[in-house]
Amino acid sequence: MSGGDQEPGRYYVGVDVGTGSVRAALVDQRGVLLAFADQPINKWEPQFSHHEQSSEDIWAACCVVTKKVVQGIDVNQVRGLGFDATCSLVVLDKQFHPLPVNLEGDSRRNIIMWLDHRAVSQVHRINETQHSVLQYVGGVMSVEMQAPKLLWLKENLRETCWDKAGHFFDLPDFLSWKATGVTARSLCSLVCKWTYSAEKGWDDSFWKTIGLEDFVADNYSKIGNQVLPPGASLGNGLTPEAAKDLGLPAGVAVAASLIDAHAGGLVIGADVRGHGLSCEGQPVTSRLAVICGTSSCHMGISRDPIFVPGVWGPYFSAMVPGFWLNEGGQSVTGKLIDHMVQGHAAFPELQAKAAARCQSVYAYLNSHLDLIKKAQPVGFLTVDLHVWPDFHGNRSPLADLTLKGMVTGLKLSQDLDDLAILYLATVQAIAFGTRLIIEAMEAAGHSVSTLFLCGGLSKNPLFVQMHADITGMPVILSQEVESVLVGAAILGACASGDFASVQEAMAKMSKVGKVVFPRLEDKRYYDKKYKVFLKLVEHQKEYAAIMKGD
Ligand SMILES: Nc1ncnc2c1ncn2[C@@H]1O[C@H](COP(=O)(O)OP(=O)(O)O)[C@@H](O)[C@H]1O
Ligand SMILES: O=C(CO)[C@H](O)[C@H](O)COP(=O)(O)O
Repeated sequence: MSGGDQEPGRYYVGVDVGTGSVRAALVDQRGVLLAFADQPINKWEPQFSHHEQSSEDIWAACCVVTKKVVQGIDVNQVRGLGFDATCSLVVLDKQFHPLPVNLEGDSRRNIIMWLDHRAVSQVHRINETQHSVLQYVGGVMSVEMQAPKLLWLKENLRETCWDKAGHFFDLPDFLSWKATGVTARSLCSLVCKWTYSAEKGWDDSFWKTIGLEDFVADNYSKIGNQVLPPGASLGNGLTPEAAKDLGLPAGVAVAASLIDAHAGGLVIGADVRGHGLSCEGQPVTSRLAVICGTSSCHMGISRDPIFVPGVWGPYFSAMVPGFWLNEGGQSVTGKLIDHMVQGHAAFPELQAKAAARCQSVYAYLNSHLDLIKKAQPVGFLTVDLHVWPDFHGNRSPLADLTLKGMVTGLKLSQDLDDLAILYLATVQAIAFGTRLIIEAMEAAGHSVSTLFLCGGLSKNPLFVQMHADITGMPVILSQEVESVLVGAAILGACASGDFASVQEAMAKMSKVGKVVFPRLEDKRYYDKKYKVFLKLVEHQKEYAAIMKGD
């Protein structure tokens, strides 16, 4: 059947593993979310910059949420299952048991998380090689990718981990293996995080040069020598064991997965007709998806490869088949906002007041800003308070993990007004970071006219409005708030055979919801603040140079 013909009672389950929680949704053929469940997951930070998780813990959470969303339906109507997840590194031994990625030898913690920055020395050495594969990650490999983390394991946990390891998975691929027993990797994870080329495969010389020749010797069996496009059906579908864990029938089609940002990125395929948007008459390449959770990822596609310094990619077919992808990013955005708000002296007062009104702290802060803004637009409250948001280094477009956060304009006050304005300045700084990434992408050949926002931060109206005002572009929100999950369900829908391609499923299942237009009358103000924003990083580099000198 083609997805054009809507058949009642055909469901797909999408599972999205974010940094802080696992979510699942039951989705129908029109992309309507019928049930949703979430569950927090454990994170460990045994040392500064070391971030670890447990694959068993994550799988258990996937099972809990999946069982919840299919409760009360005839599970035989579930036609496909799709996973997306953060691009964290999962390590298993030859019998597929977890291996410790830590000095304590705790094998429960067998995942080095994407935001882990332990492999700084390793990534410097990899970048010093100037190997040609680096052209396809914006010219500079990130410490958040898998090659430096693998090298760290070899150099630091030789006996307890490296020598015993049988399988290194990207988390999305671990989940599809756990569901099907098929170890094939998704093209998405291997291309974006592991230097695999959709056209040329693995590059032996890269692994030999960086000291991981072991992978070449065994024909890449530990990191993947069978590669499938996202959405392809894996093996015979759900194994009986996984089916029992998830509360679904054995044999349900399971898709080759996507990284979480890439599942969110499928929102750009929505049919935009009838919303008065400039992108209606333009190619899909004029749309930029920004997936905003713990981090933000900026996904832009093109027909031909575009090399953007400091922006990951170009990656062929890693998100939308047949298109090249560039991926800009900010390593901490939601995490930064939480950090600034929760670390402020007035946070306990904020919590108490928000709880009294049964509101989230962010809803309370947004209404508080509206109260104190007087006659001016809310954004003007930060005329003398500026933030540089790289508290965890800069992912794009400066690709400099040594950069730090900055705040200028602090006073002695520690009250709720002060907290609210600092929160606003932080949200604005994140939006200025997006503007900087878009400018870099446009300078290299992209032409962006419309933003599609999704992820947890897109539920914050202030965050959305600031992205519109500061970039000067309309921001589209999906009809389904949990649109990353619709992306995961699209994978399941493709694997089931109900849609012929990811493109067809995107067009049918991604839907435009609210459109937020920029307040163009505020442009002059934001242009001035952007000038200050750029000065901040220039000054930070000058300070570093002064301190390095004699
Ligand atoms: N309703 C909301 N209002 C404001 N911020 C929100 C809301 N929901 C989530 N967030 C923010 O979004 C971030 C988490 O987004 P999420 O997509 O769940 O992250 P992840 O996928 O990394 O687990 C957090 O920093 C949180 O503060
Ligand atoms: O690197 C990434 C995608 O390429 C993501 O930032 C990482 O996977 C974490 O995502 P999230 O902020 O949604 O938890």
